Amino acid sequence: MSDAKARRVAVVLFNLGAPDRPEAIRPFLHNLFADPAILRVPPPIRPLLSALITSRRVKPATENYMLLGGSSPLLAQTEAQAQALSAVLAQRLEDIEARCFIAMRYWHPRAEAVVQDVVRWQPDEVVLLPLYPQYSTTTTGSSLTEWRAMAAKHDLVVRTASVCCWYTQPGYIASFARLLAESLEAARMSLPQGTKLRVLYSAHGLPESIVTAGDPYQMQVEAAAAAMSAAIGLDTFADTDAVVCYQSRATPQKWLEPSTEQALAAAAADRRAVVVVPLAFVSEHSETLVELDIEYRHLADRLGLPGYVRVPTPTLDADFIGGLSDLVCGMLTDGPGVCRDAHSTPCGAAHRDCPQRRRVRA
Ligand SMILES: C=CC1=C(C)c2cc3[nH]c(cc4nc(cc5[nH]c(cc1n2)c(C)c5CCC(=O)O)C(CCC(=O)O)=C4C)c(C)c3C=C
Ligand SMILES: [Fe+2]
Ligand SMILES: [Fe+2]
Repeated sequence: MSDAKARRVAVVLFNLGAPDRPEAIRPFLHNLFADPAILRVPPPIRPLLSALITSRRVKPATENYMLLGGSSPLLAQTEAQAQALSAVLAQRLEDIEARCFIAMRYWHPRAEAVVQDVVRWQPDEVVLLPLYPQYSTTTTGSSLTEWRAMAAKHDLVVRTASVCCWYTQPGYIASFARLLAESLEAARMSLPQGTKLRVLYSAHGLPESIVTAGDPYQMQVEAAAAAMSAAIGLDTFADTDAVVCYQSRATPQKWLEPSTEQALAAAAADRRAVVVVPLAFVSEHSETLVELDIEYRHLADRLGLPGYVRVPTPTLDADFIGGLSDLVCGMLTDGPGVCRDAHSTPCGAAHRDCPQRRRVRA
């Protein structure tokens, strides 16, 4: 007897992409700074400015990636997440065969090749799931724009639903909240009694001008931080407060503040140990393993902070992967209806182009 499932759903997981070997660092950075969603300058000057910024970034980026053995673990981590999500979906969906694909924005596997893999697999529908909890035009927006262009180019004409943002998705919040609570507990056990603590919700930054132009990312970062604080009952701890800050400044413009460096200096002045939550990242890569675990830890030492603990990203945590499966199921034509509204909180009036408001595209 055949066990073929009635319907095929392709789930496409999006992330930034990263160099897989030292020689890939320059072309990866070139792809990133050539993206008009990232570098918002008039077209005539983009190639020149992009080449200039890429050249300046190659050396520090190479130093960072060499600390990780010359490449980023981002793709391997995303592959493991895809496998875990496939396993959960296989259990949850009786008549649907769900297959996960990965599309990276600035390094392989790139959207053009992945669209063709999806076309060959002949799905009945496609669910696009960016692995960015908070929507930004620079990340989710850019990935979905590229996907749509490639889908049109290669005739992927099938019902496609996009998850926009999921910054208060219960599995994501529960997972980070538990990891945060464990880290707070470990910090309290290891530090001298009476040491005050500060939770630093450290998100990847953005140029301020992009937020002013209507990007909802900062609002969503703040809402996610508030949801995590509420989940652990932070306001009931007399010895702990919380601050949102922004890391990874990568261009000369003014970026969102306070920067994570500024927040560390403020914590030092207030004699507080910090517990850092990388809430905009859901797996490990250069921004967590190098910037948070090496650079900012050294800075914290130099500043004389009483303690520095970094909360791990959810990666394969069961609550988190379960949350991703809820998002997928919520987008299916006649799914189990576990999470019908992935947009559990509105993404902001400024987010006019929210794909979730137009869930289904022919
Ligand atoms: C989580 C959301 C992210 C936003 C928003 C974002 C915006 C953004 N990024 C750059 C420039 C760089 N980002 C780099 C690495 C990087 N960025 C994100 C995520 C967001 N970026 C991730 C997950 C990673 C890690 C990739 C990896 O190493 O695995 C880099 C490369 C590393 C480095 O040189 O520091 C650059 C450059 C800009 C300019 C920007 C918004 C305008
Ligand atoms: Fe980035
Ligand atoms: Fe949205």
